[in-house]
Amino acid sequence: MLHIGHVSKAFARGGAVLADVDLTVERGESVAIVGASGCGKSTLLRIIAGLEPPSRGTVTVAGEEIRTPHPAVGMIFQEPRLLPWLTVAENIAFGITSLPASERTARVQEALDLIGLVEHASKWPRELSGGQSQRVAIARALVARPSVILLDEPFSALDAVTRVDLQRHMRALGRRMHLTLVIVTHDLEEALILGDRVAIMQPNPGRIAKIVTVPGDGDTDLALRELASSFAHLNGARNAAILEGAHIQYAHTS
Ligand SMILES: Nc1ncnc2c1ncn2[C@@H]1O[C@H](COP(=O)(O)OP(=O)(O)OP(=O)(O)O)[C@@H](O)[C@H]1O
Repeated sequence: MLHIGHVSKAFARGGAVLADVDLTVERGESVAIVGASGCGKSTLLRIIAGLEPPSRGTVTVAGEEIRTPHPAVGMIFQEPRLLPWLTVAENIAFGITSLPASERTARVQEALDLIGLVEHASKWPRELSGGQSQRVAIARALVARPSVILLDEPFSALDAVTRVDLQRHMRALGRRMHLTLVIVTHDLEEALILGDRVAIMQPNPGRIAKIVTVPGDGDTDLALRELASSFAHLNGARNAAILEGAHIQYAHTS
C-alpha cells in the first residue's frame, strides 16, 4: 500500500537529515517509528504526507506517487488543531466540503460513531477534554476515508489512562478498517501496542537501522525489554531516560 523508496532529504540550511530510507508497509499493516530526538522522524512523516518534497527517492500509495497532500493519506498530529469557531461535527466535515451535503452528513455521522463521539456532535472544541479533542482529530482524518493514516506522537499530550484508551481504540479501528498506519512515537510501549513492526531510526543522517516484528501474543514485557535493548544499542545511553520512562509507564498500566 505504502512504499517509501530510497528517500533522502537535505535542507538548504542544516544538511542531510534523511539518508536512503526504504520501507514498504502492506495494506492493513501498522508500523511504528522510534528513534532519538532529531533523527528525522517528523520529516519522514511530512514527506509521506506530501507536505515536504524528498531530495531523492519517491513515496507511493497504491502505486501513485505522493508529491502533494493526497486524500488517500490522512494525518493526525500531537495537538488536535481543531477550529474553535466550528462545532465538533463541522470540524470533522471541514475536509470534505466538496462532497454533496447528504454524503457529508452520512460520513460525519459514521466517523462520530466510529470514534464514540455521537453525543458530542454539536459541542464546541472548548467544551471538550483533551482526549475528546484528539478523538475529533481522529474522526476528521477518518471522514475522508484514507487508506493510509500518519500519526505524529498522537497521544503524548494525554494523561496515561486516556492515552491507553485511545491507543487501543486506534489499534482496533486500524484492524477493522484495514488501515495502513505509520506512527511516530517516543514511547516504546506505544510502539508495541500500535505497531505490527517497529522501525528503529538512527541519527546523523536519519536512517532505519533495524526493524523489529512485534509478537502477536506472548510476553509483552519481554518484547518491551528487547525493543528497549535494541533502541539503547542503536541510539546510545543519552536516551536511557526515554527507556526508563517507557518501563515505568508499562509497569503503571499493566
Ligand atoms: N525546514 C527545515 N529546515 C532545516 N532543518 C530542518 C527543517 N525541518 C527539520 N529540520 C532539521 O531536521 C532534523 C530532524 O528533524 P525532525 O523534526 O524530523 O526530527 P524528529 O526525529 O522528529 O525529532 P523529535 O523526536 O525531537 O521530534 C533536525 O535537526 C531539524 O533541525
